Amino acid sequence: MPRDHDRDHDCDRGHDHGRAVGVRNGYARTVCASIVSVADLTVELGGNPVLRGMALTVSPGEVVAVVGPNGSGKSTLLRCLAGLQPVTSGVVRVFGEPPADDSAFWRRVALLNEEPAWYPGLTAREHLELMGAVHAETRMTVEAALEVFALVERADAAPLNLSTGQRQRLALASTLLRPSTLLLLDEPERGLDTGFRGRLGDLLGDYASAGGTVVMATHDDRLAARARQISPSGVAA
Ligand SMILES: Nc1ncnc2c1ncn2[C@@H]1O[C@H](COP(=O)(O)OP(=O)(O)OP(=O)(O)O)[C@@H](O)[C@H]1O
Repeated sequence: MPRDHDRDHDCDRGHDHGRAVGVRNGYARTVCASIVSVADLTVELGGNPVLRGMALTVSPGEVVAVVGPNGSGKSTLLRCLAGLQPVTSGVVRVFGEPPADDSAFWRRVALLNEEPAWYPGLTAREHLELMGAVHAETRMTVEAALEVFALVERADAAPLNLSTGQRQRLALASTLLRPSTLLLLDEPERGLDTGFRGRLGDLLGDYASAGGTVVMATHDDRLAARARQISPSGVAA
């Protein structure tokens, strides 16, 4: 789980998005006023404007659902926040900095968009173990992740031998097992049954209650209803 200690250091002092909130152990604590800050964002793809002058601010501990019809720009926005989509104009800040596809950024940000590339020959459990092995601390143990994501009985199966929903649960387990303070999720409900979609809503609520921040694109009305809803134009939906 994200700890206060981590949050205290998620923003460097000296950036104007941070504010000192007190003194502890002789050091002024600074917390982010916003985790995500987008202003006047325009993205053109293939010569067509997909996002037009969008504004968005996301505070620590918020769950934000980007909602809208197919093709409205939800995935494009998430890709901008992940630093994977060059912007045409405007400003995108994540933790007070332009998102950069580098290790410092990905230590704090966990992204789930397309289906991950599964390693041939590794089981579901081994995929989670691999994720655990590359991070000094994880948010949960592999066994806990298998329990939470209802994969215990299929733990020794290769991902490609899982059902679509089971593979999505494995992808989510991987994303939520690793440490992060910002989750960027593109249609996390994809392939999940109704019961597990409700469970996912609980898990994202727990993540935010522990100080994490979630921005997701979703077509699931119930998942969206538990979040602050915005459209890719940036207005409340
Ligand atoms: N590489 C590209 N080149 C040109 N246009 C693109 C490209 N990628 C996406 N688009 C277009 O940009 C628009 C926004 O796409 P985007 O994937 O962000 O929509 P979305 O809201 O996530 O849709 P969905 O609900 O179907 O996932 C669409 O009209 C899409 O056709």
